[in-house]
Amino acid sequence: MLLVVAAAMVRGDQVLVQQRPEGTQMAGLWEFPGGKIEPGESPESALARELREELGIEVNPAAPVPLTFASAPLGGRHLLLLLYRLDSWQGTPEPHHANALRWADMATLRTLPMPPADLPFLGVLDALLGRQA
Ligand SMILES: Nc1nc2c([nH]c(=O)n2[C@H]2C[C@H](O)[C@@H](COP(=O)(O)OP(=O)(O)OP(=O)(O)O)O2)c(=O)[nH]1
Repeated sequence: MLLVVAAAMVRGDQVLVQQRPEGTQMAGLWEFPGGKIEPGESPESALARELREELGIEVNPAAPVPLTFASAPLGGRHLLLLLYRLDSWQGTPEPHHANALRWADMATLRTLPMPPADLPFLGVLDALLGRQA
């Protein structure tokens, strides 16, 4: 089982997505920042670690709020992807691992190619971001 944690970082009616770099599985697709939970880590501390590594921001492990999850086959394995909502962090996100970062509103998000496991997130995000506007 591939256990992955990711963040929907919310800013007004937008959410942050990053483009997976060349040479990785699903290169070029836009995903939520995050990564694999290491043995012994809580999902929240894994998320804080991944966001520090990938974006250079600091996250209080108490800040992420569970939003939804995806369960899908991925490359011969099974992916369980936990999506958290995040409203506060310290620092300005920079693309340390990604090709690019993008703050996307719902209309933009729907035009970006995303990993198949993320597609069911769009309805949840629509409801979430709609309430921010
Ligand atoms: N971070 C993230 N990963 C996603 C999303 N959707 C999706 O299918 N995935 C998949 C892609 C990868 O197979 C897996 C995440 O693993 P990764 O390789 O990016 O994570 P990592 O940073 O721990 O990677 P590494 O240490 O092995 O380099 O989850 C998403 O929205 N965000």
